[in-house]
Amino acid sequence: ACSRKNTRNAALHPLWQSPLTIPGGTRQSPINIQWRDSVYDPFLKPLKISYDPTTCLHIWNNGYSFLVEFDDSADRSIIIGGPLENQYRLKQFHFHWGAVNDWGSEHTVDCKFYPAELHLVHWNAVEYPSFEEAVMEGNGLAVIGVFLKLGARHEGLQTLVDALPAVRHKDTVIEFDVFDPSCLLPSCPDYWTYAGSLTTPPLTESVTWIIKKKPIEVDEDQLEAFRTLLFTSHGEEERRMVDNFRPLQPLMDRTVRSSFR
Ligand SMILES: N/C(=N\S(N)(=O)=O)N1CCCC1
Ligand SMILES: [Zn+2]
Repeated sequence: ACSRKNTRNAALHPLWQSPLTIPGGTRQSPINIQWRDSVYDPFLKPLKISYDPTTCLHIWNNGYSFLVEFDDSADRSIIIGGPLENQYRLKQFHFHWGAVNDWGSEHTVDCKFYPAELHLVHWNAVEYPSFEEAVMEGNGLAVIGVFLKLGARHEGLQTLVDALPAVRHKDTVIEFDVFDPSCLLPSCPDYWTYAGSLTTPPLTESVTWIIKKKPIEVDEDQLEAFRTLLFTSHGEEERRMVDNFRPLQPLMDRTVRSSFR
């Protein structure tokens, strides 16, 4: 397990203050990915991603992150291959980040935290009639995780950052009509994959996680922009939206596979 010295001591947001353990949970997320314990699987296929930028609908602040939602009424923005048996439809993407650059990601690699982590949430529309039903099934969801590290300004992210002041408060939303989330993916195809869960309620064990090995770079101003968002609604006492991540969960009887040697 990751030693206490580099675990973050952030005061937990109400969402995470409760024990937040699933009784009998055996595949909870996030986890620490111990690089040397991951097992190369030569049968893992390359992940194929094809997003249609015009399926982008809006950005909204749901009181725990900001999310960009997509029209998932047809197979227009999908992923296929990798560890997946079916194709999965993009529903939304969102981020998790810290109050400071020393932490913020949900997953860690060899106990290293990144300042933020992007999650692209997809659902198995081949086998299930709706996202809500897929959330309850072991192979219902596929989430691509991308680490964000401090570095050069990310031009693609900047269009999102420019929209954040309009969704500063919980339950505010703005139209966001063309955005291609593949600009937020690293060019390196390498990933780890494991069977896990949602990291916020309902915490259901329905996620095939695909964690990209390489981070993308964003600059300090862009991370600071995330930290200007609020957990709170208009009129409430302001609480800055930071440290919106779940603590690491036990690996239990799971193996993390890698798509690379
Ligand atoms: N927790 C979640 N995604 S995550 N953080 O596990 O990727 N979600 C809650 C409902 C829709 C997505
Ligand atoms: Zn997430």
